[in-house]
Amino acid sequence: MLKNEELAEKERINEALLELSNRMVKVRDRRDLLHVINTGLRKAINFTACVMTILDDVHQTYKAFLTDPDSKSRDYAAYNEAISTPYPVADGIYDVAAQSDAPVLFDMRRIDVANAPVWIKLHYAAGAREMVIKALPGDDARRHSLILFSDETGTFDDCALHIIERISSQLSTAASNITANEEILNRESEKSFLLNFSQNIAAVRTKADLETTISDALQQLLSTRLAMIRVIEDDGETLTPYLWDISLFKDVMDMYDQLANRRATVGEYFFAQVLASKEPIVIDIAEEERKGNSPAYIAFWKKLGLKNVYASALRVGEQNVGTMFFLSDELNLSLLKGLCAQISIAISNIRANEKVLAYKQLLEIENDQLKEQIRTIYNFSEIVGSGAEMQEVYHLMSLVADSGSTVLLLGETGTGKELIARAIHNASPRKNKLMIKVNCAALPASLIESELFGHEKGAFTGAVERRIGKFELADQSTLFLDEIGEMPLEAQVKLLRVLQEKELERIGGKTTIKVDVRIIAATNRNLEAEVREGRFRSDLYYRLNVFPIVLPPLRNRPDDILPLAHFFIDRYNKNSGRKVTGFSPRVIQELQAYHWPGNVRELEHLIERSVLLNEDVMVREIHLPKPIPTEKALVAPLSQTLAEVERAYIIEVLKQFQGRISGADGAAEFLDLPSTTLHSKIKKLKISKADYF
Ligand SMILES: Nc1ncnc2c1ncn2[C@@H]1O[C@H](COP(=O)(O)OP(=O)(O)OP(=O)(O)O)[C@@H](O)[C@H]1O
Repeated sequence: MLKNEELAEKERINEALLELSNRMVKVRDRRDLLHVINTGLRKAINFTACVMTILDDVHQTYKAFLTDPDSKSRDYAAYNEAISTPYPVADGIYDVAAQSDAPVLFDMRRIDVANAPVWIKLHYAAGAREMVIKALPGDDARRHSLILFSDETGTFDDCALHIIERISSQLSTAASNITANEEILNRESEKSFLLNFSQNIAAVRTKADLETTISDALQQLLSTRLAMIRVIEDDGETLTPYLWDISLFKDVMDMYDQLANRRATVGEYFFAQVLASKEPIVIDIAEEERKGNSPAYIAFWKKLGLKNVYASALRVGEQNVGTMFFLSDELNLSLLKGLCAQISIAISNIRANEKVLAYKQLLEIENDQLKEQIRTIYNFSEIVGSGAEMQEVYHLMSLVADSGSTVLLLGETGTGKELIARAIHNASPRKNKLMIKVNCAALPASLIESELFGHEKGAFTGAVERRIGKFELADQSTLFLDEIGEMPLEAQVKLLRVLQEKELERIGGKTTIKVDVRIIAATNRNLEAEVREGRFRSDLYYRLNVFPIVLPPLRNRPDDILPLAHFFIDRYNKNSGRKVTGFSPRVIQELQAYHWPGNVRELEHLIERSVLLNEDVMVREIHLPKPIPTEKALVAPLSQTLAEVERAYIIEVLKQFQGRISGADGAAEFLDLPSTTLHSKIKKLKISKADYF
C-alpha cells in the first residue's frame, strides 16, 4: 500500500511538473511566469510565497524580478522599498546560494534577521520560517534566482528540493527570455523616445523652448527633473548657470543661492570629474561624503534627501560645452547619454545664435557711432585756435594722449570738449578702435546703468534681449562720458566700482567681464561744487580728476573768433555750394564784441545761418541776439549822481550796439526811447564817439 501511495504521489508530481513545463513554454511576460509558478509549482510544493530576483549587469547587486501579489509581506510599510531596492550580492545569504549548484535551504529562525536585508525581515515578520534559494542556471550565468518561502519548517524536503532542481533550467530559460524581451522593448522605446526628442529639439530656437522640451522629456521618461545645466564661458574656465528648475530647490533656497551664485570653474571637483568622463557619472553621495569631497555640494544634496546624483558632460564633438546635473536616485544611463548629446547640440546652436545676435547688435551700435563720427568728422580734423589759452590746451593734450590716463574735460557748453576728447583718442594708441560716447544727461536714471553695463535678457521688465553695455563696447578703446555731472548717484557708485576693479557684470548677469577702457569725462558743471552739495561722489570725482583740462570760453579768446568764423564759412561754403569770402568790418566788430554764452557752438550756428541767408560774397549783416546788460553794468556805485549813472549806462549800451542808435538793432529801441530822445540825451550828457568806440 505504501509503495502504491508513493507511486501515486510520484505520478501526481510528475504530472504537475509536466503540466508546469508545458505552461512554462508559453510564458510571455513576468505576470504569466508568476501565475505559472503560483498555480503550477504549488501543485507540487506547498510554499507560502515566492519571489524571483535578477542581478545587475555587473553582478554587484540583485533586486526583485517577480513579486508575489498575494504575499503577506505587502502589508508592511517597508514593502515598496523592499521590492525596489538593489541589494549588494555579498550579504551572506544570497551569495551563499549563488555559489551553490543545488537549491540552498535556510532555516529563517537561525538567520540574524535584525541584520539581514529588508526583504528577509519582511517575510520573517509576515510569518515565513523557511526559505529556499535556487540560483537558476543558464546562459546568463545565474542572473535570476528563485526564492520560495514557507511558514512551516520541513516544507522544503528532499523531494521539494529535487523538484526545484528539475524545473530550474526551464524557469531560467523563461526568465531569460522575458528579460531579453523586455530589454528589446526598452531599447525600442528608448530609441523612439530619443527620435521623438530629437525631432522636438530640432525645432528649438530659444532657451525658453529648450527648457520646456527638456523638462517634458525628463518628466516623461526618467521621472526626474533637470537640476542644473551650466555652460562653459568663452574664457574656457567659468561654468555659468544656464538652465535649472528652481522648483526643486524651494526648501533649500539659501544653500542653492550660495552655490549657484558663486563662480564655478571647470577645475572644481565634481565638474572636473564630469567633464573628464565620456559617460554620464553617478555620484554616490554617501561615498563622496566619506572621501570628504566638495562638502558644500554634498551637504546640499543631502539636504535634498538624495542618495545619488547623476551628471553628464555636454559635448559637441570632442569639445566640452557644459555640464548637466540631475537629482535622482536612479536613472537610465544610456538614455541620459542620448539626451545629453542632443541637448549639447541644441545649447551650442542657441548660444551661437545668441552670439550672432549680440554681434549684430554690436555692429549696429558701431555703425551708429560711425555715422555719428562721419557727421562730425570734419569737426575734429582740425581744431581751430592759436591763442595762448588754446596753446596751453594743446600742450596738455600732447602730454596725456599717449598714456591711458583718465582725462577730465571742464568748460562751458560748446567750448569743444567732445572735439578735444576725440582728438585725444585719435592721438592715443587706442585710435584704431572707435571711441564710444555716452551722454549721461540724455538718459533717464533707470536706463543709464543698462546703457553703461548692459543687461541680460529678462534682467528686468522690458529687457527682452541681452544688451551689450557701452563699457564692453569700449574695451581696448576710449569711453567718453559726456555730461558726467548729470549722472545719478546710484550709477556713480557702479561706475566707480568698474573704474576701480576694471571688471563689470551685466545687469542680471552672473559672470564678471574684464574690460580695458580709457575714460575721458566731460562736464560744464563745477564738479567741486557738486561734490560739496552732495550731488557728486567725492571718491568718483578724485578718480576722474586725474588730469583735468579746462577749455576757455570763447569770450576769453577774442583772437580765435575770426579764424573760427572763417573756418565755419569754408565748411558751409562746401556744404551749400556758396562762395562767401568773408565778413564786412562791421560784422567783424560785432562778432568780436559779443559775449558768446554758447561759445564755439553758438558761433558755428550763427555762421551757418548767416551764410545761408547771405546772397552776397561778403557777410554784411549778422543777427546776434540782443545783448542783455549784465547786472554789473546796471549796478552803479551809490556815490554817483543820477546823471552820471544815466551817462555810464547809455555809454555801456552804445558800446554793445557798436554806436548804432536807431533802427531795429539800435540802442534806442533797446532803451525803449525814441531815437531823437536818445540823440538829445547823448548831446546833453556830453557823450562822444570816443566814449563808446
Ligand atoms: N576749437 C575748435 N575748432 C573748431 N571747432 C570747434 C572748436 N571748438 C568747438 N568746436 C565746434 O563746436 C561745436 C561744439 O563743440 P563740442 O560739442 O565739442 O562742445 P562741448 O564742450 O562738448 O559742448 P557741451 O558741453 O554742450 O556738450 C562742435 O561742432 C565743435 O566741432
